[in-house]
Amino acid sequence: MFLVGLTGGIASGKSAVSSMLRELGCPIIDADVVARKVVEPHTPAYSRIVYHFGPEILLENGEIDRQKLGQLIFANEEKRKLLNSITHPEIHKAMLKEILFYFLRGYRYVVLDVPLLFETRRLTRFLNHTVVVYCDPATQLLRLMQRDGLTQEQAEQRVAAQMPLNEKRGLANHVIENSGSREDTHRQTQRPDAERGRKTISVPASVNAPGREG
Ligand SMILES: CC(C)(COP(=O)(O)OP(=O)(O)OC[C@H]1O[C@@H](n2cnc3c(N)ncnc32)[C@H](O)[C@@H]1O)[C@@H](O)C(=O)NCCC(=O)NCCS
Ligand SMILES: Nc1ncnc2c1ncn2[C@@H]1O[C@H](COP(=O)(O)OP(=O)(O)OP(=O)(O)O)[C@@H](O)[C@H]1O
Repeated sequence: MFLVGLTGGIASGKSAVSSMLRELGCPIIDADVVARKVVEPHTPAYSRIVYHFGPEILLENGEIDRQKLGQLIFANEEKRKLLNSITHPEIHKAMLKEILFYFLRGYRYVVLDVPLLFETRRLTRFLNHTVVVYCDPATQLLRLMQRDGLTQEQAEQRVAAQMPLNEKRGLANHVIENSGSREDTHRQTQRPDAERGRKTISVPASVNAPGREG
């Protein structure tokens, strides 16, 4: 089975690109979605978060207050490491299960959308290919502030909590440039861009029909 790791920086456009790939019929496993599931009430990670961060981290309905937890961990490296140590093993286990699910259904490739792929390196050994969604730092900051309603300082804090995007760019097999329009990015998901010397991804959706040999 061919496993592609899709990564990038916060708000660099991973979800935008993964939606485009999904439209091509490509199965996507989204680490942010998995990360939400593994901290639902009554899970082991949920209990450990409440134990370490206290009941004040909960909403009235008992779920984790993600906004509050985000404010805490992006402002404090120790707390971020603690949360990562609780959540990451659970996230990776759940993602491996999802890969198995697709494998058993006959899919020949899956894209894993993982923001912290190169930071944790836990999943990289399973991957055949890595793709970074890049955008320039000023655009990244602006998109992040606009999307999440953050001040510049808060947005900078979140960007600083990750490996610099330039560094990730150097580690990937392919780069999708997302500083420009959505149309430009969309074009890069449709065909190899070799003639312009760029490293991009092209996913042949037709070869990934369920039921085919894995
Ligand atoms: C801090 C939390 C509660 C904030 O939740 P919220 O719903 O506001 O944001 P969401 O989960 O959609 O994450 C948005 C983006 O923040 C960045 N991010 C999230 N967690 C981290 C982290 N621990 N370190 C650096 N960047 C992070 C990623 O780029 C992610 O795409 C949540 O992100 C979380 O539980 N993080 C720890 C688990 C984790 O590392 N998730 C990332 C996928 S592996
Ligand atoms: N090419 C583009 N042009 C304009 N806006 C864009 C473009 N690509 C993404 N955006 C916007 O930028 C914001 C960040 O994009 P997106 O949510 O896809 O990033 P992400 O990498 O998945 O973020 P996160 O790491 O936080 O999950 C969103 O509001 C999205 O609509």
